[in-house]
Amino acid sequence: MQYDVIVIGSGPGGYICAIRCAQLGLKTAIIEKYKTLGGTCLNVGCIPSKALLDSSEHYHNAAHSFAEHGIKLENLQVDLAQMIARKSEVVSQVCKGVEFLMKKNKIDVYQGKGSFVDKNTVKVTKDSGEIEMVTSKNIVIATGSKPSSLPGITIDKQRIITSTEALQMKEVPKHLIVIGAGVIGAELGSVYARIGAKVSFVEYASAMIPTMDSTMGKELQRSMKKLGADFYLSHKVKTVENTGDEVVVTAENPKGETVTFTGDYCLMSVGRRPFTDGLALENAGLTTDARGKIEVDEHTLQTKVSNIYAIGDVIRGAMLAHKAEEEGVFVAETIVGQKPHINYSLIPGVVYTWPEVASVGSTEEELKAKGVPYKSGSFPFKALGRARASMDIDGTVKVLAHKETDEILGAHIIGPRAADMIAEAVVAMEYRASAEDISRMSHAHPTYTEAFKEACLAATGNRALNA
Ligand SMILES: Cc1cc2nc3c(=O)[nH]c(=O)nc-3n(C[C@H](O)[C@H](O)[C@H](O)COP(=O)(O)OP(=O)(O)OC[C@H]3O[C@@H](n4cnc5c(N)ncnc54)[C@H](O)[C@@H]3O)c2cc1C
Ligand SMILES: NC(=O)c1ccc[n+]([C@@H]2O[C@H](COP(=O)([O-])OP(=O)(O)OC[C@H]3O[C@@H](n4cnc5c(N)ncnc54)[C@H](O)[C@@H]3O)[C@@H](O)[C@H]2O)c1
Repeated sequence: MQYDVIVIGSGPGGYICAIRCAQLGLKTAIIEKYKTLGGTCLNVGCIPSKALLDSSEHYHNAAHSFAEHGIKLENLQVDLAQMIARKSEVVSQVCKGVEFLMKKNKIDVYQGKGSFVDKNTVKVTKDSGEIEMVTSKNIVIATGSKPSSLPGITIDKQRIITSTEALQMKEVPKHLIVIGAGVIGAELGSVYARIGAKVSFVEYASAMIPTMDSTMGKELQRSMKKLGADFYLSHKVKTVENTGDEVVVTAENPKGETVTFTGDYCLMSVGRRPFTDGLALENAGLTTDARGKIEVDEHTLQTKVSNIYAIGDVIRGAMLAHKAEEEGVFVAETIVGQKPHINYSLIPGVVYTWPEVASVGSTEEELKAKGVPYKSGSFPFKALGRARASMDIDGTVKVLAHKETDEILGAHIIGPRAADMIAEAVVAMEYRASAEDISRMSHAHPTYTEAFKEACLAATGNRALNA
């Protein structure tokens, strides 16, 4: 079969790219090695983790705040098997949704592992061993990423696990040792801390979520401590061993001493690596860089072989579903000769803990390092009527604006519904709004978004109206 576009990989980058290609009139096929479509995000990433985050948060609230709301419960219990079953049902629904979208857009789906034969031909090897050849004018590599580990540490998927296994546990860990207090560690660590596990974070950096604005990490650590989590920051993990019923972790503490942690499970969440295994890139004249990423042209996302594009986790940049989606649309529109644009500096980052953390633009540390003159305005959720009503008073909004022009340069929110609130900052910054612009716009009362308005007001140097 001859196509205009073949997409390899059906994650949010790949399936969105295929849909946009089909919408633009291109004859399109998608190849996926797994039986279900949707990639990491739908199967073992964004969606299942959010399903468990929501279930565990409901339990936590039932146990800790319902009584104050005047709701009495007796015999409250965690039914982990049901939590996992509900998560699997959600995953199944969203994956079927992608299957439906492929049919609706008349995209041919090939189930099997794709590997290059040459720059226009891909061999699809099905699970049965059957082989099919497909050819295309353009090929988009959207093969995503896999969890990484540390040198000498083998993930056995029994006691030394990744996010994938943590999404299908058969028991609540007694003591979960989380290596890496980044996004996955924070999210899945909170799931199990909320439903009764002792959680210890062993993190190399001096703060959790270290790539975000430092205020966010400090506040998140404070709220995670309320869940009973322990933090071992500035600790370099050396070994992890499964001893049968236990897992033993050794790390070097800031004094250079070796410390040992014993738990029943160890979650390795030290980042993800681009996945290109089995693609036979060399047959198409392609290689990866030293970090395993496929190199692309910054302006077109073309690889060095001009009819082959790459998007999502397999290339440089944030490993985020919405970034992959933007790139999928970008490539489809580029192929038909349009001139699309992605504003990489305004891709928001969210951690779905509770309180949630959401960020867009520059951090305070980045502005300092670049010598950009800035001013900062903050507003705590505890001063907000809406937050008092819901008992969600932890967290703050921090707005960074240019000292002279007042343009908003960064927005960092930790608090209730921060994930949704950040969209206002993205729109404001895309239109290059000033902090004063936002502070003069009406925000419905009582809403959490008033905190963003108040933080903007504080950034302008005016006094907050509600604190
Ligand atoms: C636990 C977890 C939670 C996450 N939560 C979020 C979140 O809340 N928000 C967010 O933005 N991001 C989140 N992410 C990150 C997000 O999942 C990824 O950024 C996103 O899935 C990347 O999309 P992609 O299309 O590049 O690749 P992927 O989603 O990884 O999809 C790649 C697909 O390609 C297939 N494939 C690979 N090689 C071949 C081959 N040779 N032939 C055929 N098929 C192949 C794979 O099987 C896979 O289905 C999370 C990740 C994890 C692990
Ligand atoms: N909500 C979301 O958007 C979301 C959720 C989950 C995953 N993801 C994506 O998945 C990717 C992987 O997530 P992740 O949490 O594994 O990576 P991450 O990069 O967020 O965090 C990894 C953490 O491990 C630490 N670390 C590295 N080496 C270490 C060592 N030797 N000892 C101790 N700690 C060490 C790092 O300092 C860092 O804090 C991320 O890029 C993220 O964007 C996104």
